[in-house]
Amino acid sequence: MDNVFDYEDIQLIPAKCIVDSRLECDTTVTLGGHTFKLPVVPANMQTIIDEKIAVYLAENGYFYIMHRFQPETRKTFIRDMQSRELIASISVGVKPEEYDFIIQLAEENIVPEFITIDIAHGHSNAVINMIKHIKKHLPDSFVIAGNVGTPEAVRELEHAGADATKVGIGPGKVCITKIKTGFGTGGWQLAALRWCAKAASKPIIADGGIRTHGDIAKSVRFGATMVMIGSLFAGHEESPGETTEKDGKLYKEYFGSASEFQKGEKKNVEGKKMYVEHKGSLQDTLTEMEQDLQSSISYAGGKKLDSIRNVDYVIVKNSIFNGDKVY
Ligand SMILES: NC(=O)C1=CN([C@@H]2O[C@H](COP(=O)(O)OP(=O)(O)OC[C@H]3O[C@@H](n4cnc5c(N)ncnc54)[C@H](OP(=O)(O)O)[C@@H]3O)[C@@H](O)[C@H]2O)C=CC1
Ligand SMILES: Nc1nc2c(ncn2[C@@H]2O[C@H](COP(=O)(O)O)[C@@H](O)[C@H]2O)c(=O)[nH]1
Repeated sequence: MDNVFDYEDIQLIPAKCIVDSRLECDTTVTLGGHTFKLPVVPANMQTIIDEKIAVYLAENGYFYIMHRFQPETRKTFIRDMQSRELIASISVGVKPEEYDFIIQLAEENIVPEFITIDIAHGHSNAVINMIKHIKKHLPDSFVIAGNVGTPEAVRELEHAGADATKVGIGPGKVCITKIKTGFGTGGWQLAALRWCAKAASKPIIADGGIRTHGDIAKSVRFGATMVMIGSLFAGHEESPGETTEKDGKLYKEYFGSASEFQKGEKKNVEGKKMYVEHKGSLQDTLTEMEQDLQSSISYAGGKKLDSIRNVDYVIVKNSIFNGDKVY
């Protein structure tokens, strides 16, 4: 692999503007036959999304993926969402009980619009078999499979029937996979995304490592249809993580899905817990993301998200931040 880079090493090059106002720029994206306001999905983690946030996002035209860490609630969740005429988008793992769960859904004719297979090392027979199992029993569900970090993996999962793949092994803010195992796309997630996108024939979701709103545009430039984000969505009033106060300031917890806090035991731990500053309402962040992305589209010289996909870019030595803090 040559030309390895990450988000902070890239700047997109502006093209002539064709709009009179950024309001003319359209940030919507279509995935699985549904159109969403933003190419962004909050991470399917327990400190990022819960039922209330899922309802809010779905009602307001945003994509969401519910986490899989309260498995017994999933059937009711799907029914509740669909009875409100909202999309149902859930996560599953690959253990034997998850196979039974899919069969139960099929037998009771409960068909979620989206099912995400959420495991750490998605380039595996475990995921390939689960894709085939879902496609056999719930052929109308759109299957997102991951996580992976190579073109071979993308091709194999697509070949098994995945409708989209999720790319990112270890770039996450609360991830310690790269430190504990020596493997992953941490530090070169954007280059890995480009590498995978070149091999993909179906949508890719870039997952992890987004630290600024500009990184969303960069992900789109390098082949993402959708971008999964954890840390930037942690710390809102609505976020499920616990709130704590220190020196008069409010913080919220954000922990990894493979952390000891999530697992309840110290076994195969590949995630940590951190505290992020309390930062107001979720809608404020979504609105700011939309405005920033509208601005990105205008700099790309277009009116639609797709215009970002063709812009030129430069690799900036020693990072674009020039020593500045992100925020
Ligand atoms: N995107 C990322 O970089 C990462 C994300 N995570 C997140 O953490 C959560 C837990 O993930 P995960 O541990 O996969 O889920 P599970 O604990 O549900 O494990 C899924 C299955 O895969 C097996 N498994 C897990 N990792 C490996 C591996 N490296 N090689 C072979 N088999 C493996 C497990 O067995 P056994 O445990 O016995 O090995 C288990 O049978 C998920 O939400 C995942 O997205 C975790 C790490 C990295
Ligand atoms: N290696 C680990 N990765 C994890 C864990 N829990 C979640 N994740 C991944 O991180 C992203 C979010 O990244 P962020 O940079 O936006 O915060 C999430 O979608 C997962 O793919 C974990 O315990 N270990």
